[in-house]
Amino acid sequence: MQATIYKSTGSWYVAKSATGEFLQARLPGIFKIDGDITSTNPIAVGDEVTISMEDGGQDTAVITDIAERKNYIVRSSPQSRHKKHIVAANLDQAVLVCTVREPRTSQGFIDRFLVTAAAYHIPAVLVFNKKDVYKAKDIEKFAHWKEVYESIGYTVLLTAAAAGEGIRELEQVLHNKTSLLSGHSGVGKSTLINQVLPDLQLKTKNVSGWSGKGMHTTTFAEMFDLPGGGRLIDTPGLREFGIVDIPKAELSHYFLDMQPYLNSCQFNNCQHLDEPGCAVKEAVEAGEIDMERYLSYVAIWHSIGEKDY
Ligand SMILES: Nc1nc2c(ncn2[C@@H]2O[C@H](COP(=O)(O)OP(=O)(O)OP(=O)(O)O)[C@@H](O)[C@H]2O)c(=O)[nH]1
Ligand SMILES: [Zn+2]
Repeated sequence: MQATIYKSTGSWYVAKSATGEFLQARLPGIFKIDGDITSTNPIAVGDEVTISMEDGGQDTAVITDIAERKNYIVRSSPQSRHKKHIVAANLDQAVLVCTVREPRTSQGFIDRFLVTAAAYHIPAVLVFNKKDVYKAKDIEKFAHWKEVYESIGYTVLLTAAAAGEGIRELEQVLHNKTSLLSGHSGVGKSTLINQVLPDLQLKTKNVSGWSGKGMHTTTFAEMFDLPGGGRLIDTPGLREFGIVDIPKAELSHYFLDMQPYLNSCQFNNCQHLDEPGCAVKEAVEAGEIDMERYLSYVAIWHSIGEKDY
């Protein structure tokens, strides 16, 4: 029987069968996966699998096969630096919840997320939450980021999840799609989910008096059906989002604002750093590429292969 994975803890899974039933599923002791993914979790949320009912079991199933993934997002495994952790598979879009304040999401983090999504050909959406606490300077910052990212082609929304503002627009963006929701701990993911899935009261935690670090209230990735159609995947608070598998030399391909210039550099292996005749740097100087985006590029470029995120 075909089923979709809605929850993955690494040792057991929740699968929704083609007939709409939720079942607890496990992997048999020996489970072979095609391909070369060395991952700490062979099956991830969003995976399409084949299951068979366990002998004698009423509502427990064994996963016997996994369908080829349309795409997936990975990060370095929290347990092992050399392994990957598949965050979710078969996505239509990746939504990053960010905040300009309490806590401020760094542009470097946003850009690493966007690079990763681009590398896996997953459209990305930025949702800036906690609008209600933004001061004039923060609104300016948001307006700048909105202009920069929309001009690249990303969808940018502004919400005040706790007050229910901007939720209609978010629902429209999520409609009939499978969306991965991520973001740092404390940006308001659970609060947003509670707005679009009112039946499901996720625990939110109070981070008033925010001092940088928060406890994770969400531990495992989980997928939910949206009432109007579509699915939403909630992930554990991601403090880090790894760029895995992207060679340094290819990084600029995933900066979508750099793409139009890449063939115009003097050297065809130009890394857009100190090389003469670099069309990307000329575009930055001409204000056609945002300077902070370029600085993110340089920072990410230097970090690849030298340290794990
Ligand atoms: N001022 C303000 N606070 C908000 C808003 N949305 C959420 N919060 C608060 O921010 C804190 C964190 O919200 P959560 O929804 O738990 O954040 P989260 O992203 O799910 O956090 P993790 O589960 O740790 O990943 C809570 O105290 C919320 O009440 C908002 O729009 N404005
Ligand atoms: Zn160049």
